[in-house]
Amino acid sequence: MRIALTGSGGQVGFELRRALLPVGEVIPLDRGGCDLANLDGLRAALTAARPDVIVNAAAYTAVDRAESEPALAEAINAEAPGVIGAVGRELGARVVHYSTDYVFEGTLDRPYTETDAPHPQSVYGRTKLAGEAALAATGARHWIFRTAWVIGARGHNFARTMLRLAAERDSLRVVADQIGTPTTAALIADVTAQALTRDGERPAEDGIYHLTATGHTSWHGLACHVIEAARAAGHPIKAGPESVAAISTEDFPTPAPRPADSRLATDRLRQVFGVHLPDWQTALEHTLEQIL
Ligand SMILES: NC(=O)C1=CN([C@@H]2O[C@H](COP(=O)(O)OP(=O)(O)OC[C@H]3O[C@@H](n4cnc5c(N)ncnc54)[C@H](OP(=O)(O)O)[C@@H]3O)[C@@H](O)[C@H]2O)C=CC1
Ligand SMILES: Cc1cn([C@H]2C[C@H](O)[C@@H](COP(=O)(O)OP(=O)(O)O[C@H]3O[C@@H](C)C(=O)[C@@H](O)[C@H]3O)O2)c(=O)[nH]c1=O
Ligand SMILES: [Mg+2]
Repeated sequence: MRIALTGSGGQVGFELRRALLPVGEVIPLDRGGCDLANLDGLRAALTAARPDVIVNAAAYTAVDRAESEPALAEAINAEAPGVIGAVGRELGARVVHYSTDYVFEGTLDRPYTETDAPHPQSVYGRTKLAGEAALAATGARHWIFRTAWVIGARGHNFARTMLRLAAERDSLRVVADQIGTPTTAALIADVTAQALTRDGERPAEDGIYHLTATGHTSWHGLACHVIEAARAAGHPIKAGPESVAAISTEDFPTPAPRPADSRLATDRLRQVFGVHLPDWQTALEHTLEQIL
């Protein structure tokens, strides 16, 4: 099986390069050889790779910057998935794509299922939702894994930001009224690999699957958790968990609004693919050991 992997240098893409090794031959595509903002180039690079599966781990993920760069976010997040789907359709390749909890408004007071209506509050969320629709409209065989609060050992993520700030500053302020489920890049990659492996036996239905760890916390809870782990590992920390103030969203204004409660219900994924989803703290242990 030939697997073309876009965004191979990102958090999830990096883990996929490991997790997909026993699934098939991975053809990593990075921005240099395959720029998602260049739709003709994207089509040519994917076609030349002759894939049986296309895994798209590339995206425009800078949530606040997207508010002032909507055209670029639109090209990468909304239009490119349509091109990827069109190539998948032509080649008969399955497309695996990732989306986000930020397609939701965050006001439901229970975990969102795949059939709940999305209502994005930001350019990032709106363009990611448009990308889901563009891919589905191509008629390619596809799975869209909606995930959340991704934490990889490298790359840009909230956990690493908190560790850096806690080493630099005496105190931190972190919002406590936005909740969701931290999910490691490794878990996302491993579930993707298991889904593709199982696909040969019993093809799973196309469509959207929510893919997060279980349990939930706030950004404040997550900050305290990773800072505590760093202290326990003997890291020089200036701001311990006791120095992380729990603040409200209105006290931390950002260009892009975030959902208040973006928990995702993962029953569909577990039923269809037979995967076990660990709680977020257990999944994070391994990634935190790598970071620390
Ligand atoms: N990060 C998160 O918290 C969450 C992410 N997701 C989704 O999961 C998926 C993976 O995200 P994650 O791994 O965290 O993202 P990262 O930001 O870590 O990685 C994104 C990758 O996309 C690449 N990329 C960006 N622009 C282009 C472009 N124009 N052409 C080619 N490649 C490009 C980046 O390349 P380069 O390194 O060169 O910039 C990078 O390799 C995405 O679909 C994202 O929307 C969903 C929920 C939460
Ligand atoms: C740095 C910082 C952030 N915050 C707040 C801002 C925001 O409300 C929240 C999260 O901040 P970040 O900007 O790090 O996280 P953000 O970029 O919003 O993370 C999101 O990324 C995209 C790609 C997704 O798809 C989402 O699932 C989610 O992971 O924490 C603080 O309260 N204090 C701080 O010191
Ligand atoms: Mg961010």
